[in-house]
Amino acid sequence: MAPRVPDPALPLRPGPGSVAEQVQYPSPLRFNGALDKFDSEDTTPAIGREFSNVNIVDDLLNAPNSDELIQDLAITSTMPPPSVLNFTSDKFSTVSQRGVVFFRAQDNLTDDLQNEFGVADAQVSTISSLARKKMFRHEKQLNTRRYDSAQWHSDIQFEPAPADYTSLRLTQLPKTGGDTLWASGYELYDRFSPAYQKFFETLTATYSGSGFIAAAKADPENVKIYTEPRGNPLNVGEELSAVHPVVRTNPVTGWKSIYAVGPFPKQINELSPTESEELLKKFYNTILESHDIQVRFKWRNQNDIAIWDNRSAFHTATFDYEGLGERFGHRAVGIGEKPYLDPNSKSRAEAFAEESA
Ligand SMILES: O=C(O)CCC(=O)C(=O)O
Ligand SMILES: [Fe+2]
Repeated sequence: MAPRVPDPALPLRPGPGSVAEQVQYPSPLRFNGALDKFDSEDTTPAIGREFSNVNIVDDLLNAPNSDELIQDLAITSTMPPPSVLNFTSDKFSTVSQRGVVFFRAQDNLTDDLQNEFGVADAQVSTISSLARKKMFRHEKQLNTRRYDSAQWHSDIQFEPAPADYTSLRLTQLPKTGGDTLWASGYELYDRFSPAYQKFFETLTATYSGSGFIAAAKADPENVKIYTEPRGNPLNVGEELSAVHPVVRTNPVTGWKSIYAVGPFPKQINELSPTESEELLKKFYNTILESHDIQVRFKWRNQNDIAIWDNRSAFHTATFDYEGLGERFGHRAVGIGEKPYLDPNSKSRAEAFAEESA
């Protein structure tokens, strides 16, 4: 999704410290209001927005003000609704604010256009229920993986420059089932007390894609790790491991999100192994226990598409459609910036409190 961040075009603002040590952080983007003419519904107060009558190709990509529209859309995926949080929606932008946005039945959206629309420099890959069974068949034999549950995660966190936006379009749907769920990382951060929040901001975690390394080892013929640069010169080699902050700032909204959730964060570096495990569990369980920070999307039509911001939202698939037909989709994963915590950034709740003051 254009604009890319960090981007020389974005205004930078100085962080704390002496001039010599100063790190420049991106300033959040602002909505330009271009999307306001389209009908949309906030799926829940915390996360999600569905656009009912937008054709991505005709109304956004081929519109004369396409850049403006897409910039607003980028911001949207990160945001909560005015009605609940009492702010004016034209101040900020949509995917980054709402966490995830949905469009129905985009039948004229090709892979190339999905790529152009969703995420610049992205690779379109596929998700397939059949291929998944094949890839993890060794684990099934070992009975180490349950097939009916997926894990909450954010895409490719093990990369030094992990995903910003992912778009997923389903082209083949089971009769029912196979819903996808998203949860808000902004809201997860805001559920903790200021004392805990401050503590979390001192932490980093090691994020590792060891599951992929194990899958490649178990089946070297069919599963290979691509070791050339993967969308960014930082993302190379077969190590699939990176250190990122536990709390990161979304460059588009400027809001803080807890980021250490799911199978990739293995260890919080500043804590003992037991403490690390407990805290990672606490983050994960807070999502599980809080259905009000989640949204569940039912794929209804071929070419329904979801676009989300992996920096501030987590997602999980649902494997409940055995015997109900195959499920197939095209996904484009964009490579974002190296995660950072801007010490001057705000939580979403703080930003809204200030807006309404
Ligand atoms: O299949 C799904 O519902 C989600 C798959 C997923 O995690 C992804 O596309 O990144
Ligand atoms: Fe994913």
